[in-house]
Amino acid sequence: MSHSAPARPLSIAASGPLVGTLTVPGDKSISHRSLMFAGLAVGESRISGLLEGEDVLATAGAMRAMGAQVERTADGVWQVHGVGVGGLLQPQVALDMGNSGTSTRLLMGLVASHAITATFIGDASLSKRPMARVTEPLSRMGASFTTAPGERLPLTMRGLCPAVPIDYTLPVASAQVKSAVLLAGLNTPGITRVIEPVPTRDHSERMLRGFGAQLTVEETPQGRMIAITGEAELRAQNIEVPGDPSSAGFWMVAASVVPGSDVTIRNVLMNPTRIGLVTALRMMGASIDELAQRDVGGEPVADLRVRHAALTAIEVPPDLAPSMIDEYPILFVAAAFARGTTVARGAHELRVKESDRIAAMAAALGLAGVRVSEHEDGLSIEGRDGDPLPGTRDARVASLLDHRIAMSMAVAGMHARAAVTIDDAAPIATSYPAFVDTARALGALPQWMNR
Ligand SMILES: O=C(O)C1=C[C@@H](OP(=O)(O)O)[C@@H](O)[C@H](O)C1
Ligand SMILES: C=C(OP(=O)(O)O)C(=O)O
Repeated sequence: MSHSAPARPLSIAASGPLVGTLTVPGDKSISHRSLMFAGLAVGESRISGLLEGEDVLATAGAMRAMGAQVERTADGVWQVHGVGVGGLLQPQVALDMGNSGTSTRLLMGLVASHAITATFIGDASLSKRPMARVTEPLSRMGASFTTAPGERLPLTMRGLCPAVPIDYTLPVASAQVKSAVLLAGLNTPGITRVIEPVPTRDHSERMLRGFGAQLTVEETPQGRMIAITGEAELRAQNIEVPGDPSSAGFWMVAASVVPGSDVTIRNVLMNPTRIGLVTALRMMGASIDELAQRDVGGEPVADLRVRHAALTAIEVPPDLAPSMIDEYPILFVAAAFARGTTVARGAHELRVKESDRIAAMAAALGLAGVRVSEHEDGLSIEGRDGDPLPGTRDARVASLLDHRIAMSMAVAGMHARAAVTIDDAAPIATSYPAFVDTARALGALPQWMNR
């Protein structure tokens, strides 16, 4: 599952308007959590619409290695027979997390309050990402760690049972850190509390409640306080995973920037902690209509109709960062076609994703002919007022094992004079295996190239 696989260059050039109706794969955050919570519940859960990307498959493999029965019964339909909270078994092999930060950090939370030892390994990208943000609170709860230098993978941890409940204020706006502590709290006697000064995606809270955990959320002067009562019992659930707004973001921007486009994206999760990109694009003048608003499994969902529109540069409000953190690369592409200079600051976290997304996008857009200046916490991008990008000509964008860089630059190619070529688009399979097929169905012409 790791990207030691051969590189797959992809080239894409303008091909006219994008038109059609599409569905995006299941939300990645909810897919990971569905497998983890179902794997800890008593009884058999059924999950439909699961994202079958490499990241989520890494979570499935790890839950299996720790005793849960996890089976795929049809396309996107999975059955999970859980071990019960406290029932995780000692894995007999190292847990291969591939490229997935969410799998790694959330599963570390689960292991922390079980009396088992687990080794986490990952690909070259994941092995560079910081884990101190989770080893620090989980150590306070009693877990112990041996890590590669700089608190990185490979990492071996020993959980403690019973673990010690803590009150923890997040030092960084991270749903992964919040979730790791709450998941450790599931099997910890007493009440574990997390305070988040800045709200981050709340799927763990919503779903844990749905599975029957005693979990409260309260607004305090310090921020949102989430309290979970430990030695919880989770009950099996039927889960319908809504479409991933992060994956939908590529089509929102593609349809906005390619002249003549008119695209409807069905069944998109519209959780307020996830739709910062929709807010930012609307500020830029995008035409995004929300149709058929409804509720799916306790989450708001809508179909989005997006039509081409002239975009105007904005100063991106830094407080949108947590609700569009994974969408900055594609927002930067939208900015490249806007009128005026877009400035995005306050997004330091982009430096520690699958790649350094600030540096990666500065380099990629620069190579494709866009004038960009890099800040420590963001980018300024001179928009081309609707003109196509020059393209990368004989050069190739470095995707740096980062699916979002590869997909964002593929979208940039859909309105470029010469092709945009990406050195390796294989990482797209971590979160959106059908991306290239969907691009073709909408009328784009992505081409796999020989190395
Ligand atoms: O909790 C989650 O499912 C995620 C949280 C975010 O990470 P951080 O918590 O590191 O911001 C996001 O970037 C990631 O894709 C998924
Ligand atoms: C940051 C991401 O994922 P993860 O942290 O799970 O690797 C992402 O999907 O953009």
